[in-house]
Amino acid sequence: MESTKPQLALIGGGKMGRALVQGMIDAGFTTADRVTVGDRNTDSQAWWKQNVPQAKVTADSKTAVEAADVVLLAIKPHGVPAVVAELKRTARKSLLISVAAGIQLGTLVRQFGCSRVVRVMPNTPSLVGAGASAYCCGDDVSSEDAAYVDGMLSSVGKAFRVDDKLMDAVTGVSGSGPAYVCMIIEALADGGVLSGLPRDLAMQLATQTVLGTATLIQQTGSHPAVLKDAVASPGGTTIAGIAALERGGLRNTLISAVQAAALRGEELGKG
Ligand SMILES: NC(=O)C1=CN([C@@H]2O[C@H](COP(=O)(O)OP(=O)(O)OC[C@H]3O[C@@H](n4cnc5c(N)ncnc54)[C@H](O)[C@@H]3O)[C@@H](O)[C@H]2O)C=CC1
Ligand SMILES: O=C(O)[C@@H]1CCC=N1
Repeated sequence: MESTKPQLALIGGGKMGRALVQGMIDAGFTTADRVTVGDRNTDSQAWWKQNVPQAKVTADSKTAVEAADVVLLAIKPHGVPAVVAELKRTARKSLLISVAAGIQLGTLVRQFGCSRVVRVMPNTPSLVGAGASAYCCGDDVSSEDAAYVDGMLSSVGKAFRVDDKLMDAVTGVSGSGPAYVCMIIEALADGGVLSGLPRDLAMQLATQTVLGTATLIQQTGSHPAVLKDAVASPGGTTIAGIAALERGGLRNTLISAVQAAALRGEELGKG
């Protein structure tokens, strides 16, 4: 990679593409004038023109990748084969990155016909610099390329290099995880409203509690079970709540949710 800020082509400027690239721009990892977005949807094009006016926007993905050092594919998994077939001749000179759930590294390498390919599983908190991403690299990805990808993902959160065989499990935990956490926050707030709190206050308390607890775990390095026990007094309020959670199967349900998402990722990879 010659420049510290290479030309980036984002193919598919939807929810995940926006979260990643907007996050990267906000973090100063790249600048909007080095970004070209290729998206065939006019609403998506309009969003980029309005929100990131310095980025180039085009309906023609081939044009978008022509001058790109890095091509970031953020289209739905089922659309990947057709888009790769369309772009592979033009894009083969570039570092190729896919965030599509389920599409294995080996499949991407076969479809592109080259191994300078990185498979990434990011998540939407990347938009606010709090993402959790994992990535795996094809055989022709240089250490410089890998450092670029690690830097890109680290600019919007935490990045972990893993083996491709772990990527569907990663998808189940952190790729899909923001949806589960949103449901947990929503349900905590609903419980607050049921118990008499105004909605806005309940939502703020629930959100801050999830954020604060996650920060506490990260900053102290304590096991969650230890921090849980520290909240639960004998005969107190928390153990009454915990007993209700165990009756409802919270932990088993979350374990099953992660496994279901990981299995769905495997299915998507089979086409
Ligand atoms: N949404 C999420 O939280 C996450 C999504 N992903 C992956 O990111 C990818 C994109 O997902 P989302 O952003 O949620 O979907 P999305 O539907 O919001 O965005 C996809 C974008 O691709 C565009 N597009 C479709 N076909 C195209 C083509 N042939 N050429 C150019 N643009 C085209 C669409 O117009 C749309 O703007 C998926 O593969 C998904 O598995 C990965 C991690 C998390
Ligand atoms: O639901 C999906 O398929 C995507 C992949 C990971 C998160 N959202």
